Amino acid sequence: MSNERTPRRGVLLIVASPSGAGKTSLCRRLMADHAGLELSISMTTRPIRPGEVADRDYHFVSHEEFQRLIDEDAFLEWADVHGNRYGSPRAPIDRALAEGRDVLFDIDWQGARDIAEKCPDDAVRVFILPPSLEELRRRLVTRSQDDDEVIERRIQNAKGEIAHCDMFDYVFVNDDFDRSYAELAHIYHAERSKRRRNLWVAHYRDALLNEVV
Ligand SMILES: Nc1nc2c(ncn2[C@@H]2O[C@H](COP(=O)(O)OP(=O)(O)O)[C@@H](O)[C@H]2O)c(=O)[nH]1
Ligand SMILES: Nc1ncnc2c1ncn2[C@@H]1O[C@H](COP(=O)(O)OP(=O)(O)O)[C@@H](O)[C@H]1O
Repeated sequence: MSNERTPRRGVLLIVASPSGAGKTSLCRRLMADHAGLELSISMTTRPIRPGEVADRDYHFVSHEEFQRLIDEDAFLEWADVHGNRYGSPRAPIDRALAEGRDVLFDIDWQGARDIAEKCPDDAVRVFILPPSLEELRRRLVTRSQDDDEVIERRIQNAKGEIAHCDMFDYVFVNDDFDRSYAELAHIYHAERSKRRRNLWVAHYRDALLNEVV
């Protein structure tokens, strides 16, 4: 018997949350623990922030360039978020799916909705809630990335994001980090195991049925 576990269809794992709930920390750990998982690097028109690295955190482009890419249909989805445009480039995602690899997305609820509509068999939507808005504020203050005004804006924006959590497949509260990470990893592993993603099963089954014993 061959131990071959390909071909398979990759997972498009979409993780969304209000800013400060912990999605970047959880996604970084998931990436670190799963070499085969690829991060979708978004394009954005917003300016680069101190500490960010171009083409690692985002591809930073002008409004004209972003519009040109929309016209060329180069995005699987794109959205206006807080006055800037963000989009998921289509080509790396198509390539990953064709090769049976999984892709992780850190995008907002609009992107989650659009990818689930376009790729219903591949998309898995996970939403991370903060324990409370007070704790969200504490985390944003501790992260020390934003001034007070930006933090207050993020907290107000959080409500708009949280209001959409019903459309997600999985929702959990990021209270204890290790427990939340285990939950995210379990979701990812279970989704990977779904039979419809594992196209090799049919061949494997036939090989077992034809095995002479
Ligand atoms: N729809 C969509 N949303 C995105 C994309 N990339 C990032 N976002 C979301 O845009 C929002 C703002 O991101 P960012 O400017 O990095 O700020 P922060 O994550 O709030 O610190 C977040 O909710 C991201 O998840 C994308 O390609 N598509
Ligand atoms: N479960 C948790 N408990 C306490 N602090 C957390 C937890 N998860 C994340 N954090 C911290 O909260 C801050 C915001 O997390 P981050 O991953 O940047 O959030 P997001 O990507 O959703 O904006 C960071 O300083 C991070 O270390």
